Amino acid sequence: MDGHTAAVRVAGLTKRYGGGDAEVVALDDVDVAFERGRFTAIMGPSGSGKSTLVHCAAGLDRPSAGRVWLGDTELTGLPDDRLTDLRRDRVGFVFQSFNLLPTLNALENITLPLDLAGRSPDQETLDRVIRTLRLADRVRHRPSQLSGGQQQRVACARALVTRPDVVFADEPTGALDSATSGELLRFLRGSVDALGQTLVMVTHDPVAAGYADRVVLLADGRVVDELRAPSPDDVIDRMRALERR
Ligand SMILES: Nc1ncnc2c1ncn2[C@@H]1O[C@H](COP(=O)(O)OP(=O)(O)OP(=O)(O)O)[C@@H](O)[C@H]1O
Repeated sequence: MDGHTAAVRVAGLTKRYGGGDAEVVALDDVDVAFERGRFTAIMGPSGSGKSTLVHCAAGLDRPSAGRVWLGDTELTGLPDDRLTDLRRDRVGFVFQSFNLLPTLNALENITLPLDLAGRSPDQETLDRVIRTLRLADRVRHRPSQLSGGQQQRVACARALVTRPDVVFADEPTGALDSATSGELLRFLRGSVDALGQTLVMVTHDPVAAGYADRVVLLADGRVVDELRAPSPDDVIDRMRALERR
């Protein structure tokens, strides 16, 4: 794929932890591009480097070697303050633990990244995100007054409302039951189809990966395979093959 059509691209990405005998190579010379306006899932056995890949691609962590681009902007080598601004302005995050601020209500949590950036919300985008995620009657509630599924929808709304170049979701359905998880995945899929959002999601769940346009499979810190528009059964077959390696 032409690098310019990628929302995010990494080349030769290597991440080592520790040193000497204790050295762990979490990522080993990874080349991958995440297409704009597409939903990509990252899967692989435990310890295969999924979270490390997302953290390096999102500028949350620095690689030991290799390069990372967000659109045409190279992240590698940027000073910390530029990286922080860039993450705030152009990247959205959703984590397994919803990471909402308990003292703020849902609406305040959703608009927090905009407030921090000194930007006022684009009312149309805000309304659309809130409507799409079916949060309109919950915006004055605090996180403790919301169910897990509702809290994760607030976290998704917070990630989407800045219209970031890319949303990285690390196990977003990990703490949800299967019905709530299905609902959240339909919203995430909807954000790609209706808003043209680029989405990259780490998951262990083949059903969740079945919502993606493409699944990138990691093993031992390397990209070993990929699937286009897979069914959950396709994903299960490939994951079994990987775990037998
Ligand atoms: N801060 C760290 N210090 C040392 N080793 C680390 C650190 N973070 C990750 N690792 C190691 O790097 C490797 C890749 O970890 P990573 O968390 O990226 O894998 P993962 O595929 O996301 O795993 P899981 O599915 O279990 O969350 C593992 O061997 C892990 O132990």
